[in-house]
Amino acid sequence: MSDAYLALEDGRVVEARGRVPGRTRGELVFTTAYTGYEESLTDPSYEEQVLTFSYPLIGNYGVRAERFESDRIHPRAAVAREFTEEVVEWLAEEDVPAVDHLDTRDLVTSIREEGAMKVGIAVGDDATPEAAKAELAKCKGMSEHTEIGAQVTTPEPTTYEGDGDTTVTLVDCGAKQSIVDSLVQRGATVHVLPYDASPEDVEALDTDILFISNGPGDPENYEPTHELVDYFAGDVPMAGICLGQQIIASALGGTTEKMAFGHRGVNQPVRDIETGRVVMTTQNHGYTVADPGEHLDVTQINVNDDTAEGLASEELDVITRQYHPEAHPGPNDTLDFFDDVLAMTESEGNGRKRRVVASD
Ligand SMILES: NC(=O)CC[C@H](N)C(=O)O
Repeated sequence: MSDAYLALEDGRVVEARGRVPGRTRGELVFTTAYTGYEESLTDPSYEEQVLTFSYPLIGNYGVRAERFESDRIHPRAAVAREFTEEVVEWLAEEDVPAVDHLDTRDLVTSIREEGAMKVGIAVGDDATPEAAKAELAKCKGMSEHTEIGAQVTTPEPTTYEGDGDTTVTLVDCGAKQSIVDSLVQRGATVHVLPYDASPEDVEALDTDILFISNGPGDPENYEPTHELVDYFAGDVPMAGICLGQQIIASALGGTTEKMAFGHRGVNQPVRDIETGRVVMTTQNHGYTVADPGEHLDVTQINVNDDTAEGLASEELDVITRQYHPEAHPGPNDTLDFFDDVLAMTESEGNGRKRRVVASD
């Protein structure tokens, strides 16, 4: 008799060892990162997902709060071949169901072949396959989480002072702390605003750069953030990371789509189209920009599948990345993105351009 069951959308029920009891459900995804489990588990972009680690041993260098990317664990459950006691204690403190001692290689292969799928999970002495299936039956698709921004955004505006002159407004759709840190380390003062901030809220800050953060779920479910982009495009230089790239593209006339199983890991190769340079990047996304629209050019692409990894508009002063230049976890190859973002304040017409994409 097992004490943990995962009911998969493809009809299978997988048995496991229960590490933290509970009942839950979410979109089953995997990351291939072999380090950085603290950063991944606290990355708000994993909200409403069940995170499977393809690397077999998770927890072998402990748990340290200084590596957290937010103030809580975001995946609804955690799955690995083997979790250490210390990670299990942390997951238990935060009431996040966890299972191990299952064939994660098989699980990952299924996701790769069939795509990200819903999963229902039951863990504990009274766990049954039926209980896991009941959770699965209640599981929503990712795009059905229409209020997901509200689940992860800052409850109130917060300012992080830098020692330079540039001010950045970071619209928090579930921002990783390392994005704030990367900007502050370069001298910027960062005003973090909720994802549904109004244009007036942004205007009151007299900001040099509008920055749209990473975040969970379907980019099309962030209507207030789309409106901000639409309102300021052409007036204020803009940057975005991951969900931020998707929202900016979509708000400026492009389209996004769901990928089969997405990119999650720390060794995704990306090529810069102009220079030909290839960098290793950290990624965590299940949607992608299908068409950048008429205002944006694709500047970087994923070497594996040609998806858009960087977008830009010289005319509107926009640069975005689909991957995570702030790393944490993963390689620091792409930190210079933040230098490029802050350099936009020096470009011609900064903050004084005519609005060229108006909603009215
Ligand atoms: N890391 C992110 O910002 C993720 C963006 C979006 N939720 C996706 O899955 O594509």
